Amino acid sequence: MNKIIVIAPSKEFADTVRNAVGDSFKIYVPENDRDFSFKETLPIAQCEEEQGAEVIITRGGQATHLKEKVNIPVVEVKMTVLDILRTVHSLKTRYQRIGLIGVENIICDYRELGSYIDIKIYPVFSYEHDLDIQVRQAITDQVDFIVGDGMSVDYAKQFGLPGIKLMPSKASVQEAFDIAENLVLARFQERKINEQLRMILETAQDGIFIVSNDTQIVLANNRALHLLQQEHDTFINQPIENALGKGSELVQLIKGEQEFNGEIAKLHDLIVSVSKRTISVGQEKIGWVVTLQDVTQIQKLERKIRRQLNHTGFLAKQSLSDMVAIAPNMKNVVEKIIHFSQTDSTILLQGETGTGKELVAQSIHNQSLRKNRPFVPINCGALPSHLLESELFGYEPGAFTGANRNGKAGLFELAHTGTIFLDEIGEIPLELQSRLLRVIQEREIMRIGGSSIITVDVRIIAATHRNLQTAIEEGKFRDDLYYRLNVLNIPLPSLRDRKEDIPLLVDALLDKMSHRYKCPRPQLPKEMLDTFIRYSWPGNIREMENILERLVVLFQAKIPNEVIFKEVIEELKESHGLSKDDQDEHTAPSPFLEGTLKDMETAIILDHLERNNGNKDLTAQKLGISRATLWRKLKEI
Ligand SMILES: Nc1ncnc2c1ncn2[C@@H]1O[C@H](COP(=O)(O)OP(=O)(O)OP(=O)(O)O)[C@@H](O)[C@H]1O
Repeated sequence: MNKIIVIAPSKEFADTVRNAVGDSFKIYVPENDRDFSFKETLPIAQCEEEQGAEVIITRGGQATHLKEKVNIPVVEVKMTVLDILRTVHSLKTRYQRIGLIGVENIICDYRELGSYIDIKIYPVFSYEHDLDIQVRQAITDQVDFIVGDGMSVDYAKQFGLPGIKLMPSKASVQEAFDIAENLVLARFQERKINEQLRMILETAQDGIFIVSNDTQIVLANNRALHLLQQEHDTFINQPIENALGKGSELVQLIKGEQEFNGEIAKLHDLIVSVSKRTISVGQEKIGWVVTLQDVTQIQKLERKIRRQLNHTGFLAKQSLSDMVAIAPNMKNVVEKIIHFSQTDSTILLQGETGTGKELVAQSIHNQSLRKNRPFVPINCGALPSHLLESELFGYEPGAFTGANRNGKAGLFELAHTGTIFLDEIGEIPLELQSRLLRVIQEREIMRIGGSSIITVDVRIIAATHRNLQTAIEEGKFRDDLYYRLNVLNIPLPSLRDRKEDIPLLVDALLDKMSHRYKCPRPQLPKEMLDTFIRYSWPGNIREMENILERLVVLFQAKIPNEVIFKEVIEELKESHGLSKDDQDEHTAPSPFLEGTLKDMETAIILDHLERNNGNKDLTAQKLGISRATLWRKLKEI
């Protein structure tokens, strides 16, 4: 392919060019003695441009004409003053009155030239309008020989005026070729960079488009066109409001001056995450780049992972948002959950039965980077030693009588890349403790009856209601295992040590139960709440959950509410959980523990709002309820 082509307006020019640079390039030359007309050169130039020519070399009027008509650079072979002087000088002895005629870029610097040498000058600004006038003027001035560009000299000949066409020197031709070659190189570099950028744009997963300062769309990748359901030709160079619709959510979002990241917008039936960044050249802002990420896909993927985990049963269903925690000691627990979830260290949860150890373990998992991986719980106290061992570590085919003949993966293997929750770790038999210690140290297991080592990437959370220090002293628990498990530690307060949480817990658990049994929520009388607050809850939240479940079920039966309440209150009063002091009517109440459940809830919400300077998002987060629930509750106050 010819990247540089020459359009020689005349045969003489073609000869000059060949003389200067040889003929290893494509050159167009007029077939007869006449110079090329504009009508003849334009189709040549356009056709060459279409076929991939990158630079055209020509001269004079043709250069001026073609520069306006084609999109590729046109390099002009320039006449120098010296070229003109040399020609005029050689004619001086033979002719009396020499005239210089032609377009401005051929008879260069003609105004100054005329003051140094004795010649008449006839500038032609437009062949159509000036040429005839200037030739006639030369005849009137009794010019006897004319020097100039091809068209002008040809025209003058028709009036019997002899003349010679000005030809550039070799140096001028060579200079034009040098410029043309540099342009080809520069255009290649530019195309290379453009192509690299285009590939980046087109291989990006996100939709990307660029908007200019005057809100016109300048560029878009195919992904953006696809997400926006747009066609390239009707989208590019359009004002965004025309292309995307004036009131559209996306236009409202990107019209402002501010940059932003990850704002969510609805686009047809998709949900997209939109980001906007400013593009600047130096200090000058020239527009923005907008990126669109289809979150529908991410949500689908997340749902798929969740479904798969659900299928295996290894899914942590609960998270921080399920946890009521407004008592100061529970707030510390939440802080630890948030902080520890960002690490991979082993955690030991210690607390009485029913204090929420499993809820905490699930919350840590769901708060961590492993949240889309398995959460595998095992109650170490529920199985006899040999079964626990095969559950935890798995076995090879034929490892023992009664074993599955295909062998079985242990829970450590199934928890790979996720979290294993070893509940009731204090109950684990001594003979298994050393094996467990090795797994924790090496993160490697060997199946029962197996000989190969399996590496596992598992985060370990252990829990116990026992005092492990005492167990160590009694020789029932290995101290080295204890230290390995107790890297991070979360002691869970009993319910009697976090009474501020009781009203909200009752509220949340009644919601949960009435939802489970699809029935209306019972309203608890004040006396029952007072009893709940004074009761010592040896079974903690699980015990409360059971009592509230019983209430919700009994409410469905045809038994008067007062009878149900009385029965439960009596039961709690008789229970060893309600101490003599607790039963004393004069026990000093906490500021949050007065009035009805509603009053207590109101006091707690208002107290939190005040402590969070009225910030509702933060208040909802701290109270462990959604923003919508907080709004509802505030409206009811
Ligand atoms: N802070 C809390 N807010 C709301 N619900 C809670 C809270 N803590 C525990 N629960 C609920 O109480 C019940 C018992 O919690 P969980 O099973 O986590 O306790 P646990 O300490 O693991 O009990 P156990 O020692 O008996 O295994 C669960 O239904 C749990 O959702």
